[in-house]
Amino acid sequence: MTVGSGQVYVVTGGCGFLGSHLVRMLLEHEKNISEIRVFDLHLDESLRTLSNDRVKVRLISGDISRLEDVREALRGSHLVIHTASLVDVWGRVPASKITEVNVTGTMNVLQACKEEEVQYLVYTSSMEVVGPNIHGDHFYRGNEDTEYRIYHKEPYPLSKAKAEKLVLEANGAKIKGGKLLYTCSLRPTGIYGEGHELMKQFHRQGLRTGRCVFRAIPPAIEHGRVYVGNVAWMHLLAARQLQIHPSTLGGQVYFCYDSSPYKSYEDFNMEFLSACGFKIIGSRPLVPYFLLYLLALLNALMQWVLHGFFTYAPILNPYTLAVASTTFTVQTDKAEKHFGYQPLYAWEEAKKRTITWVKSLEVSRKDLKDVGEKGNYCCN
Ligand SMILES: NC(=O)c1ccc[n+]([C@@H]2O[C@H](COP(=O)([O-])OP(=O)(O)OC[C@H]3O[C@@H](n4cnc5c(N)ncnc54)[C@H](O)[C@@H]3O)[C@@H](O)[C@H]2O)c1
Ligand SMILES: CC(C)[C@@H](O)CC[C@@H](C)[C@H]1CC[C@H]2[C@@H]3[C@H](O)C=C4C[C@@H](O)CC[C@]4(C)[C@H]3CC[C@]12C
Repeated sequence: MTVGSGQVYVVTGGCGFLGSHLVRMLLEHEKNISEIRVFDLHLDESLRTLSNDRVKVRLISGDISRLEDVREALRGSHLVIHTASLVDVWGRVPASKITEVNVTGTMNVLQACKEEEVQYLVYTSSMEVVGPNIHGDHFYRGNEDTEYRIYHKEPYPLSKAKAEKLVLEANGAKIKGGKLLYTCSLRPTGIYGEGHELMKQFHRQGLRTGRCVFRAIPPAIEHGRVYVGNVAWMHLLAARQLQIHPSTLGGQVYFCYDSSPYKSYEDFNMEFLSACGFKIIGSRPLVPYFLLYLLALLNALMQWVLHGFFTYAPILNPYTLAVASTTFTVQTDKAEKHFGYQPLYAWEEAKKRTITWVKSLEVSRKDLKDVGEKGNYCCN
């Protein structure tokens, strides 16, 4: 549907880390829209103030796992960018809830597209649809066609793989009014940037250890990372080109990455944390892998024992250790060839923006005094 001179886009999960950057990206760079519907379970009222005289930002509170909520949000819209998801690999949320939101929620979006005559859907998938698997099979500079032993048993990657499959299978389906539905799926690697919750956790954790990060993963293990602004930009381009060349993009998957350096997860985080005086201790892991694995197992046992009394969900568990310990990097030009994707932000700009944000955590942390910080550095 076109409102006035522009189209109506729906961004599910639009108040999230990626979603909020996507809303801002659409406002700044997409001239064909007149309304952005931000559909989310947890609304961020600050997004409402982003409306301008050309584009209205409309916040819609709803649950993706309720079909009626989704249908109402999509009614009269032109295109959906579906980013809403429970992103949990720590056992914070029951597996059934992850499935309900990530799989049933996606089924609802597809159903609502068909019933509300929405022809275009861009799905935010994940590298985890492919891997890394828990067998330690490295995926080195792989692309969308690289053979890989895909093995999922964790709820989150399993749910993303199931959801992506549903999205791709729906491409070309007839929708109400006799039109066809066109879908595509974007697979970002580990997203970083302003507002990344996990980075906040690493920052908090580092303050408690005197701004020291104790190396746990061999530096040679490379993990692909991508700046949130480039992920948002790729979604905008895919949404635009899916409408113009549906037969090219329809039913396709695209890895989403940029020129961020290939590094170990810890070394990459230090690109930003070191700007706040953090130091990584050890040129190689300080403890042998088997001890780390025992600690991860202990965390998993503690989570099981405390289940029902307290949600114990530390960063380190057998799954996150396996993922962190397995190289997963992508190198592909499929998105460039199909819809002209080039990162909008170069690495230096992405780094600068992220460092500025991480530094703001220092200023805004009200409990800085609680960790006895006041300039105490373990490694002066
Ligand atoms: N963060 C990463 O490193 C990363 C990497 C690859 C892919 N992704 C994918 O990107 C998307 C966004 O991830 P993110 O990191 O911004 O996560 P996020 O948790 O910040 O955002 C997810 C949003 O979805 C909303 N949501 C959750 N359950 C909902 C429900 N039942 N109904 C409506 N809204 C609901 C949340 O409120 C949140 O605003 C997800 O689909 C995720 O799988 C993330
Ligand atoms: C405690 C150390 C061993 C530390 O290095 C662990 C890091 C670990 C928590 C992260 C390493 C790789 C991350 C995942 C990866 O970036 C991709 C993901 C896909 C995305 O869709 C959701 C997030 C994630 C699963 C991400 C989660 C944190 C890591 C496992």
